[in-house]
Amino acid sequence: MWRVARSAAASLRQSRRGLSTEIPGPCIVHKRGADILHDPWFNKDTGFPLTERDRLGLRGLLPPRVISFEHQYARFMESYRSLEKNTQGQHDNFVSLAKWRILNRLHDRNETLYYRVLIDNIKDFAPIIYTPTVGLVCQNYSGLFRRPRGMYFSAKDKGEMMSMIYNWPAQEVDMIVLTDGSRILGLGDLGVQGIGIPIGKLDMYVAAAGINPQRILPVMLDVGTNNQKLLEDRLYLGLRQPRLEGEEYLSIVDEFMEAVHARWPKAIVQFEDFQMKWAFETLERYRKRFCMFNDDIQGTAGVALAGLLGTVRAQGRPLTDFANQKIVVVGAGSAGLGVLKMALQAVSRMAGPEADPHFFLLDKNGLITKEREDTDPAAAPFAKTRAETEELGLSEGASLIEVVKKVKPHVLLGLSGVGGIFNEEVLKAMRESDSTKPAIFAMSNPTANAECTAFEAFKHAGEDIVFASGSPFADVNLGNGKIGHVNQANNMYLFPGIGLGALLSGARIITDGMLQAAAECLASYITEEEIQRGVLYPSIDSIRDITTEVGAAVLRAAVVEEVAEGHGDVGSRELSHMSKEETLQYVKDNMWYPVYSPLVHEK
Ligand SMILES: NC(=O)C1=CN([C@@H]2O[C@H](COP(=O)(O)OP(=O)(O)OC[C@H]3O[C@@H](n4cnc5c(N)ncnc54)[C@H](O)[C@@H]3O)[C@@H](O)[C@H]2O)C=CC1
Ligand SMILES: CC(=O)C(=O)O
Ligand SMILES: [Mg+2]
Repeated sequence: MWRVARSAAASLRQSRRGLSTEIPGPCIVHKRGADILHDPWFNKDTGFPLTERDRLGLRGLLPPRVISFEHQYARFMESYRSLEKNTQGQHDNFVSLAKWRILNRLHDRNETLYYRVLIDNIKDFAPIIYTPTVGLVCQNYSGLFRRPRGMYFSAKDKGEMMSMIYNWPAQEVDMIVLTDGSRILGLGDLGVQGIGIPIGKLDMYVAAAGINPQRILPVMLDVGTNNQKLLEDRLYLGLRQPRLEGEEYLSIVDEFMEAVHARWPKAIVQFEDFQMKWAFETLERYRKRFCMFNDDIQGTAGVALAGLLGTVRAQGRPLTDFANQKIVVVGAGSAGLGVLKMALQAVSRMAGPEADPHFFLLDKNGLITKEREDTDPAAAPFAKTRAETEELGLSEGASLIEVVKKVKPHVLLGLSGVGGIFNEEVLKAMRESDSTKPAIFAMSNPTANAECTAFEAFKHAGEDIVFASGSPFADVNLGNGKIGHVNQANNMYLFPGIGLGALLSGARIITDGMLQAAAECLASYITEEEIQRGVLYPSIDSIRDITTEVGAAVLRAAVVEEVAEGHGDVGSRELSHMSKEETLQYVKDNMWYPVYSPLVHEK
C-alpha cells in the first residue's frame, strides 16, 4: 500500500494544489472490490468513477450514481451543521462527543474526505479532534471504542516488538507519536485510553504539515496504570496492573525504539504526555541516538518563548529587553521546566552567559528556593537563593498570591494542570504588574484545567493585558466596541513544523538549534499591527502556512548544524545549496494534500 513513486515532487505538487485542471498522480493498490471500500486510505465511497469501478471490481457494490468529491464534501458539512443545530442547548460534553463521533466515523471510512474537511475547517474542527474534546474522548475511550487505530505495545509484548512492528500494514512510516498515557493533558494517568492523544496529534500533522496519512503511526505503550478507577473498571481495555517502574519500564521503551528504528530508520518519534520523570529521562536517553523529541518539553517551550517575545514587543520594548522581564511560572513539570530552560537559553544569547534572568518558579508546594531539600535537578537552576527571596520579602514555599504581589511580574504563566488557580485575587494583583501590558498565559489543558478563563483574566486583571490559553476560548467583548483578543498558546503551532523539517532534512537527530529556529520563526510571523491588538500567535486558519515556514526554518537549521542527511532523492548537498526560497518551495512541494488519486490495481 504505497503511493506510486513516479516523479514524486511533481505529483505531490499537483495533489497538494488539488486543481481540477491537473490530474493527480496514480496510487497503487494491492486489493480489489469490497476490500477497497473497507479501506479508508483508498475508499472514495460514491466517488469512484465508473471506469475505476470496472478496473477494481467495484461495479455493483455501490449505488450507480457517481457523486463528485465537492458534492460529498458539501453533504458531510450539511450533516455536521444539522448536528450542530439539532444539539443546540444540550450539555457541552454531549455536543462535543457527538461532533467527535461524526468526524471519527468519516475518519474510519474515507480518509481523503476526512482530511479535506479537517484542513478547510481547521478552526472549527481542531477543538474536536484536538484539545479540549480529545481529553473527553480519552476519558471515555472504553465506551467509545469501535475500531482500533494505531499500534498498542504492552508490557506483555516484551521480546516480541521487533517482529510486532512488521504487523503495521504500511511499508513506510514517517511520523510516530508515542505516549504511555501517564499524564494525559491535565487529566492525569489514563493508561491505554491515552491513545487518543497520539491520534489527535497526528491528525494535526496531516492537516498542518501535510504528512501523508498513510505514513503516520499513533502508538500506545501500555505499561499498566496507577489509576485505581481504571484498574477497577471492567470495561477498561488496557493492562490491569500497576505501571512498570525503573529498569523494567525503560527496557520496554528501549525495545520499542529499537524496533521502530530497525524497520523505519528515518521515522521521527514524538514523545507525548509522559509523566515528568520519564519525559526528561527518555529525552536525554534517546535524543542523541534517534530522531526524536518531547513535545511537552520542547514544542511547548518554543511556542511559549515565541509568545513571551511577543509580549515584550507589545510593551513597545526591544526584544533584548526579554532579559529584564519578570516571569512567574506556575507548574514545575515537564512543560514548565521546558519553557524556563528555553527562556534561559534565549536570555543567555541576548545578554550573555552571565545574565541573571528574573524567573520565579512555583510548584504545588509554592515558590521553589535553594532551601528546598528534594528539588528535582531540572528545577534546581531556577530555584531562588535566600538573598533573592529576602530582598523581595519572600521565603521558601511562598504562595502564588504572595509571589505575584511582591514580584509584580510582567508575565504570569501557568502550566500546572490546575483549573482556576489564577483566581480573582491573583488576577487582580496582576493589575499592579510592572508591565504596561501584563501577560497572562493559562496554558494548561483541557479547558477545565486552564488556570483561568479568558473572561476572568480580562475582568479581573484589566483590559490592558495580553492573554493566551492552551485550549481555545472565544474573544472577550470588553464593551465600547473593544475586544479582548484570545491567543491559543499551544504546541500545535510548532510540533508539526518540527516534525516536517526534521523529516524533509533527513535529520539524524533533533538539535536545540533546530528547536530554536522553530521558535524564532513563529515569533517573527506576527506583524507590529497585530502585536498592538494583543495578537501573539497567528490564527489557526493559517496553520498550514505557519507549518510550512517553521518546517523550512527547522530544515535550514538542520543543514547548518550538519545533521541533515537528505530525504528521498534529495541529498544533503542539494539541501545545503538551496536558497531560503527554494527550501520553502521544497517543503511546500512535499506536503500531502487530500484529493482522490486514480487507483491502479497491482497484485
Ligand atoms: N499549552 C500547551 O501547549 C501545553 C500545555 N500543557 C499542559 O500543562 C499542564 C502540565 O503539564 P506537565 O508539565 O507535563 O505536567 P506535570 O505533571 O509534569 O507538572 C505539573 C506541575 O504543576 C505543579 N502543580 C500542581 N498543583 C499546583 C498548584 N496548586 N500550584 C502550583 N503548581 C502546581 C506540580 O507540582 C508540577 O510541578 C497540563 O495541563 C498540560 O495539559 C502541557 C504541554 C503543552
Ligand atoms: C498541548 C499538549 O501537548 C498538552 O496539553 O499536553
Ligand atoms: Mg502534550
